[in-house]
Amino acid sequence: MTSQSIEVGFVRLDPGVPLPRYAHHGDAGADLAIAEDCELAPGERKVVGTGLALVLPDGWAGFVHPRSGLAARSGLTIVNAPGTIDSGYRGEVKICLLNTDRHTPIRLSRGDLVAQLVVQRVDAVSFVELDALPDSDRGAGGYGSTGGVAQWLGQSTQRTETEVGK
Ligand SMILES: O=c1ccn([C@H]2C[C@H](O)[C@@H](COP(=O)(O)OP(=O)(O)OP(=O)(O)O)O2)c(=O)[nH]1
Ligand SMILES: [Mg+2]
Repeated sequence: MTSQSIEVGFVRLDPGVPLPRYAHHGDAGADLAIAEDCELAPGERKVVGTGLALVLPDGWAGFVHPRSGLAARSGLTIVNAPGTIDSGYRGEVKICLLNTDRHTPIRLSRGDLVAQLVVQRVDAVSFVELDALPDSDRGAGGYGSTGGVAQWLGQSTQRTETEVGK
């Protein structure tokens, strides 16, 4: 099965910025560059422009994801990951970067490919208020109801039965 190719128009608000590009055929994310130099102190976040504005077709949206390599190596991530680009948005695509490292600053240069844009089809739904929900296998179980393997060293934030409802 071949994947569908959808045209996404864009304008370079800053003529020098690299185009979004898929590094390999079959990649889900097209790498996105930043249009300015920036430095992030440990724990610091900054909104940085890409110098690009997009026209996503109606019924599609863009999602700005972090890049795994930068995240693992330096702790660089995106605060609101994935950032949502609405099809009607005509402004500059911006990235809300965050240095999650507690000790080391991150220095980035204009043109660095710091994020990736995943373009996906999205359905608009009608929200319908109901009197009750139908049963399901999962029910209301969530937030660890199926167990987990991480060793948690902090204090429990789960409220006891007597606290619930206070
Ligand atoms: O990482 C992001 C996230 C959002 N946007 C732009 C495009 C998007 O269409 C618009 C609004 O984003 P969102 O709906 O996430 O933010 P909001 O805080 O709800 O703002 P608004 O009230 O404008 O919807 O901001 C970006 O450029 N980068
Ligand atoms: Mg919004």
